[in-house]
Amino acid sequence: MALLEVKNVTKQYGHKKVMDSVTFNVEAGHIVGLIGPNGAGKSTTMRAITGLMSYTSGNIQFDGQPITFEQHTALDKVGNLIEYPAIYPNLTALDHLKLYAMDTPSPANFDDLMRRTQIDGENFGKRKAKKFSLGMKQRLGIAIALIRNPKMVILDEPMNGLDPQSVHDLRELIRSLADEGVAFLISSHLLDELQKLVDDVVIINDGKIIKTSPIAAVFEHDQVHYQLVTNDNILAMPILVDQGWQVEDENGQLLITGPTGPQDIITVLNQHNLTIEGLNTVQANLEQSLLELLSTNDTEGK
Ligand SMILES: Nc1ncnc2c1ncn2[C@@H]1O[C@H](COP(=O)(O)OP(=O)(O)OP(=O)(O)O)[C@@H](O)[C@H]1O
Repeated sequence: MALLEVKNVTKQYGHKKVMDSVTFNVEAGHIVGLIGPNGAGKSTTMRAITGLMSYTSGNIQFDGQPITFEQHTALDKVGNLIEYPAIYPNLTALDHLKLYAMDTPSPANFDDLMRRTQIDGENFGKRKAKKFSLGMKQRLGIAIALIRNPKMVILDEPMNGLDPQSVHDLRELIRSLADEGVAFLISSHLLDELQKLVDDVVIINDGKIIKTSPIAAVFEHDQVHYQLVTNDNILAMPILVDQGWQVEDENGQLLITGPTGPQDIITVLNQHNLTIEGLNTVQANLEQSLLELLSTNDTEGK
């Protein structure tokens, strides 16, 4: 049984279904990205899972126990950071951890938590929260989400307001916790960052799940592209086309999609005495794949 099971959950506001039979699982130790355009239903889904909101039908189970607006003992083992954390300006980071740990019989070790979330680094532990930057508040929010040694953590846009180094550190923290068995459900608009982190994706659009799959499978139908510049692109183009590659001229660079790898491109150009001035692989990109999926979905829906 998966750690989190969301089955046919529908949430209706009046006649509008903002969650329409939403179904997906999160396994222990997996990092799952919940992605979709603005207004797709990501926050609503996270709010339903964390018992913050009632839902119209369907069911949600965590660790075999139901989660509803009224019933959420199972949530003792779920940490979350949804929107902004409740932070009190006159308390220090350490005060916050003590406060949030008050009703927890065996909270995480505060020093360990502050070290892992890098709150201790510049003595933030002793500084009042009113002096914190947005990034610092975000780190404190994540530390609070971890205070109960959760089995799963739900993070809505956790990278907002963080500088690139902090995003990198957060990624490392999430990965190390996942290696210890903690599951994560994360939404983010920073798809490049999410792509580096998640094991699985759940793609939602207009309240409906349009894909759930391992991240690698999102790219499996994407062909690899190469960007090429030669000393004579006009000559190179038909030579490559003859060999079965699709070639487009994009502002002086040839964008190549084809049956075989770069070694064959190099060989055939060498045979024609063409000089390669640049050859790069264009990585598969979650943002592009998401846009393609959404456009296919739109067409199918019509
Ligand atoms: N209280 C509410 N009453 C009516 N409609 C609502 C309410 N809360 C959310 N919605 C609608 O539900 C839909 C989903 O909103 P939600 O905030 O879950 O989307 P999201 O995917 O998190 O978007 P974003 O990326 O912009 O945060 C939107 O159309 C929103 O307008």
